[in-house]
Amino acid sequence: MESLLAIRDLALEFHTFDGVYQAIDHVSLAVAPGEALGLVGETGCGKSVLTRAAFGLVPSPPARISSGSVLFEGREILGLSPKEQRAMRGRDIAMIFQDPMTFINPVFKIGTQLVDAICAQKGRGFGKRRARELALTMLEKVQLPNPLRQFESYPHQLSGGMRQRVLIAMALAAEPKLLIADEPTTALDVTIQAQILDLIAQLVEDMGISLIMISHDLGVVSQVCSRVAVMYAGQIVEDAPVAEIFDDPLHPYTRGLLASVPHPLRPANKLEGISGSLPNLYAPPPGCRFAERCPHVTESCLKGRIGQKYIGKQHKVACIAVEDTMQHA
Ligand SMILES: Nc1ncnc2c1ncn2[C@@H]1O[C@H](COP(=O)(O)OP(=O)(O)OP(=O)(O)O)[C@@H](O)[C@H]1O
Repeated sequence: MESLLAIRDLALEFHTFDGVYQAIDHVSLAVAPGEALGLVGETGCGKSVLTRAAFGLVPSPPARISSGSVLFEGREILGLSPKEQRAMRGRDIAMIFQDPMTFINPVFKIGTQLVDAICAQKGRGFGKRRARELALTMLEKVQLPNPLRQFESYPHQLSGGMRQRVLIAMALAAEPKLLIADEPTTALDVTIQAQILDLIAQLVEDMGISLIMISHDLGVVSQVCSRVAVMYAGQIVEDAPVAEIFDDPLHPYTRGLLASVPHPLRPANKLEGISGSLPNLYAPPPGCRFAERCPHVTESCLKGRIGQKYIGKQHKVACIAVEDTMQHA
């Protein structure tokens, strides 16, 4: 199937006073129409920068895209003017973030903001009355209790979970083809988090929207996504269906992440985690970027760039040790 989004060999660096920070290192990633992909990795590994850069949302300078291509429905995005990129984002791509208040204005009623956002959608030509109908429909779709009352509420009168539902309503009212959800539940308590994840999963499926769910938590993406790409220090180190990531994780970093997912039978203070920290990306190591923290490191891991290889039909991994084990199995 042709990809909705195909990021190919994307490299991005930040030019700062301290030097050139190599944030994204030749990443390739594709999302099919209707597919829900989880992008996972610890804080600072480049998840947000990757998705934002793909849609022209990382300010340049300080950022510079030094190579790569980003195709959306087969059309190159990186070559578009900022105006064309804006138009495409407004039409086809919606984003939700950890803190809904970044996007919801505290001084206007929820209904007013939804109606204005719908009226501003280019090419749809909604008048105020139709926009109001759609806004109320969307508030019902996101299962906000008593939508008519919430329509007249101010943001501070809503709980965090309700505000996140409003933001989802706003994002999906435009009927985008792709939703990017960047840690949308991190700020919420566990019960509300599960409800919002269920809601996102159900809405993207019903509406046939593709999803990129960004999270540091494999447990979170496994509730919503069918595929996971694991990111480490600006590279995708493993990319596979969710079930394979959980049943047969291959990259040592993925295994470490899995060991960090809380389990009801393992006390919280016994999380295994991964010791060490991300490498310095002002001067990245020449070989595998995970080598310094890897329990299986060998001499050959330190030598050259480690590319991704297909290990199964839909399972890719960037690790020499895994390749060797497979070859000798
Ligand atoms: N404008 C910028 N200038 C310089 N460095 C930046 C800039 N924006 C991001 N970075 C760096 O790029 C790296 C990747 O950041 P990014 O926000 O994508 O990480 P992340 O994986 O999404 O983490 P988090 O989960 O904390 O958001 C970080 O080290 C960050 O400091």
